[in-house]
Amino acid sequence: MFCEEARKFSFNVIVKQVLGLTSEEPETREILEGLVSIPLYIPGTPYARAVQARSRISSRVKAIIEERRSRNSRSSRNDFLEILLSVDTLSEDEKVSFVLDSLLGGYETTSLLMAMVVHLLGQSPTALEQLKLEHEQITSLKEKDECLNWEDYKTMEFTQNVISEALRYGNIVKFVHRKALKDVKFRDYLIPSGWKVLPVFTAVHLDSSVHANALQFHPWRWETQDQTSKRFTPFGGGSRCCPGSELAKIEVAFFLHHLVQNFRWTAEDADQPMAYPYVEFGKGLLINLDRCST
Ligand code: HEM
Repeated sequence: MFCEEARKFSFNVIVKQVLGLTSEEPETREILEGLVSIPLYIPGTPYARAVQARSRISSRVKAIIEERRSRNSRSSRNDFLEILLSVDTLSEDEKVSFVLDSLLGGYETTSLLMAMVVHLLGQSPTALEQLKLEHEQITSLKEKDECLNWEDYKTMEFTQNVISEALRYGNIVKFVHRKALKDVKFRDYLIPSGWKVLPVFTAVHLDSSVHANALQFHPWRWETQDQTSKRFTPFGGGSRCCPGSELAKIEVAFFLHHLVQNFRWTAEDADQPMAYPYVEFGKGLLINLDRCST
């Protein structure tokens, strides 16, 4: 079941990036379980366990911070927490909250994007072939077992087009919440102070007057279309724009580098992504995976 594997993968990456921890920690496991939950506080439900797990993880993060401070070390650690600790303008609670938000925000969304890309590429052999060529070209310029780096990522132009197209077409996050803090005049409309506004990205991303043939998965459109335009906002916008957008894209790009060169897959069931309202694959995207012959 691809979705399940992708979740493990993206969770392991984010826990490592943010805290330098492995997923074997019991607290991270509990959060992982609790994330698949309903937004009601009923004792004993996954959500209740998630709330408890969040509070335990909070304590755990605080303990890690204390431990790092007490070592008073100029540690050679290279994780997000280390950078956060060097910032003087945030309180301790804000730092802990930032860590938790990154863990939670960086897990389900990225794994879903991964599943979306695998699903869409499975239906687009031409895109898959072009992707494979791009990654073979990168591999041919590297030493055996040499890791990918930022320079390699920048050369992955078609890969980035595929990812953008999966974000546009797949709409991992369909809308965001905003609240008018004062009266806002927008064109002929007045949004009174206190009103909630829900910008629905899907409506723009799937509008053919904005994106030609919007209901087709067509990564090549991004060869000429601007990926930074306000007509394409998979990571939101403004001051609350997603801070993990590059991490998510790199994660998927590097994952694809290994996948397309080594494996071929077919979907076992016609499993379409549906929004309930969060996008998911009803059957978890069952795929048959075969290693490519070299
Ligand atoms: C495909 C992957 C992802 C998608 C589609 C996505 C999308 C979004 C969107 C739409 C928002 C709301 C932005 C707004 O209100 O304007 C957001 C916020 C956020 N995301 Fe992501 N995200 C992804 C991956 C990540 C990752 C990997 C991280 C972790 C580093 C992350 C951390 C956050 C955080 C902390 C916020 C809250 C920012 C704030 O309120 O200031 N996200 N994301």
